[in-house]
Amino acid sequence: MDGNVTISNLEKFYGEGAERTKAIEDLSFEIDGGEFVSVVGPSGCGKSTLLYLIAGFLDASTGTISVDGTPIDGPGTDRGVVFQDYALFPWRTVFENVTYGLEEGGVPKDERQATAQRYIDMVDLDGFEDKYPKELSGGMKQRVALARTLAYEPKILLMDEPFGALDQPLRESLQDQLIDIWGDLEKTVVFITHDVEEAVYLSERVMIMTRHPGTKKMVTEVDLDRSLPREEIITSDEFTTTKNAVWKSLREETRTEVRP
Ligand SMILES: Nc1ncnc2c1ncn2[C@@H]1O[C@H](COP(=O)(O)OP(=O)(O)OP(=O)(O)O)[C@@H](O)[C@H]1O
Repeated sequence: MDGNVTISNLEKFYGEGAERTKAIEDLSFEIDGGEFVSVVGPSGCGKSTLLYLIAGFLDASTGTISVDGTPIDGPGTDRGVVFQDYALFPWRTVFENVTYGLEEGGVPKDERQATAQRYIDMVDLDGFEDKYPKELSGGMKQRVALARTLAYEPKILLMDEPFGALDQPLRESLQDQLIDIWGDLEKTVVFITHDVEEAVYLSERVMIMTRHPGTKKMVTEVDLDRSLPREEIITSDEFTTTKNAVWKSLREETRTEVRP
């Protein structure tokens, strides 16, 4: 399947001279096409930096990132980013936000309207097409942002703590919606989160990063049947065991004092 991401010996420095900081240290990692991978790590370990490097918003200092064998060279429509703060255009309606990327890509009007409607329906926002972002709740705004990104049909979805600003019930409903969409569209997803439970609930693999400068510490496989209801998943032994293993590994990176 398309959408393979290969990260090889990646390093990223910010700044120059005395201000120079190493944000990512010698990170290598392979993500298969269609796979859902979450990335967790202590604050400041370089999660967003990693995501923006894959997006092509930032250049690697050393190493490469390839998509389906081709090294990336800046942003491309094969990769779509969803941000925590939605980044919607306030002066455009829901419909106009979702058609934005298609207009930019020169897609003919009839086709972009049909495509936008398909993704608006997929995120359950039919009936809200003419609303402006300020008229929507946080969860609805994030669904618009997701539809806008899906509309130009990237192979890879890069999500930077997309549900971080939402309350728990809303977060859970968006998680379930994302799992359904991922199942239907078979996209590669790289999902940044602070929330261990969210990472384990959503992903096939979780990458835990070390503290600053960040690199791959541990990768955990998550073997859950996502067709089961949430209650059954989160009370299963596999979920609890995996969550505890990820939490423990993360905790080793975040605690400053080691108790006997
Ligand atoms: N534009 C920049 N200029 C200089 N340093 C930066 C810049 N952006 C990030 N950094 C530094 O790089 C490191 C990694 O930052 P990054 O935002 O990627 O971490 P993060 O894991 O996403 O953090 P958080 O979980 O708190 O959002 C941090 O030490 C940060 O201070």
